Amino acid sequence: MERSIQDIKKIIIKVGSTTLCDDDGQINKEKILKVIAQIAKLKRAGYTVLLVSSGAIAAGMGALHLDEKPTLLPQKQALAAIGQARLMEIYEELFSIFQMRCSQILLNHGDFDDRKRLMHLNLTMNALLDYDVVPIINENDALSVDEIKVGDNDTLAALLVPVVEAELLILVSDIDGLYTANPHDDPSAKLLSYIDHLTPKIMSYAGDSHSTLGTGGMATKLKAAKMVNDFGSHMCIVNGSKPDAIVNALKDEGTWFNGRSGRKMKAREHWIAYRSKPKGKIVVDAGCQRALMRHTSLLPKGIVDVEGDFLSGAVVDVVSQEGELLAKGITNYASDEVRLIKGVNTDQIEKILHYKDYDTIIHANNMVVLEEK
Ligand SMILES: Nc1ncnc2c1ncn2[C@@H]1O[C@H](COP(=O)(O)OP(=O)(O)O)[C@@H](O)[C@H]1O
Ligand SMILES: N[C@@H](CCC(=O)OP(=O)(O)O)C(=O)O
Repeated sequence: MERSIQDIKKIIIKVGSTTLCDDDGQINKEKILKVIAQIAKLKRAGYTVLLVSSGAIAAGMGALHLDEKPTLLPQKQALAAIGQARLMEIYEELFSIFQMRCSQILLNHGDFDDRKRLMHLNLTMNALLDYDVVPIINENDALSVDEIKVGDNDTLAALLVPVVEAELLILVSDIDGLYTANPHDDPSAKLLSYIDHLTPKIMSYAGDSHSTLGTGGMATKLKAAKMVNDFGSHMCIVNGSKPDAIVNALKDEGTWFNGRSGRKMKAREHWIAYRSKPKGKIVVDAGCQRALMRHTSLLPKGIVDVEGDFLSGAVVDVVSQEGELLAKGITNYASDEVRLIKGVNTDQIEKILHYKDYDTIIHANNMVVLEEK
């Protein structure tokens, strides 16, 4: 199938640790230079480019001459703090060879969850791009703990796509693209060059990383593809060790995930579905579940339980009684209020609460049904 590249202006390139390092985990400047040379080519061809770069922990390991990634969080965070500075020093030096300037942005999930911080992120990114400076983004690993971290840079790069309205995300890895199984385990696995639509079958091809450096393997890359395609943008996985693979993503290199057949969510829907962090759960019965699939609003009648404490205006998960995630949405009522009115008809809300600001718990316009069943 033909790759539709006509509308592509802004490209996010994500390079994994395996692409930036030798097999022994040491940062390899030659490899980084090859990536930057391709960024220069793309910029000369008129594309706007942003870079999401892993490698901070690997660079920190190199600095301290460690052979193995530590398992404990504070050690990993310390290595990221040491390595991130070294990584940026290398980028500064190598970007200047091509008369390009770069900058550092470190992010956590909280920066995407909070709409005000998200707005500032967008403004800063635009200002950097106006100055013709390439933003280099990584997770703020030194300060990231469970509640606020993204966890891997495939996801971080995908979260950035709607923020900067990139039309293409290129994931640069140590493998030619998506195979029907992990080729390190199954030599008969076949490379797929074009994915028109991400089906559960294709999602099932993803296995773990075989390297101790990489985070997430193919699973995080396919989840990233889903997020990117649902925004209507394209994604491509290429092998960083092949000459000009990044530039050739626009031709025939690697695996292309077509964004034209995705759900084309609006920025707000995409924020609800992927970038916001749910503050609680609303459990619904089977009848309500069927109604939600027809994109109706969530009414108190179908609610059987509420988990967590949240205020009105929070994003919450809507789950079935079996625990399956059905939808995410912005709730009109706080958790304590929903507990009082769950299971009742809408006309009883006022009697129970002594006020009624809304008929719906979540209005259909503020809800994203995650998968069509
Ligand atoms: N179906 C698959 N196709 C290709 N690679 C796969 C598949 N399943 C698992 N993998 C693994 O994913 C690895 C790439 O992910 P990862 O090691 O996290 O690299 P990166 O540092 O680029 O993020 C491959 O080297 C391979 O071992
Ligand atoms: N933020 C971490 C890398 C996390 C990550 O996703 O790594 P990778 O799978 O190599 O892209 C770092 O800079 O070491």
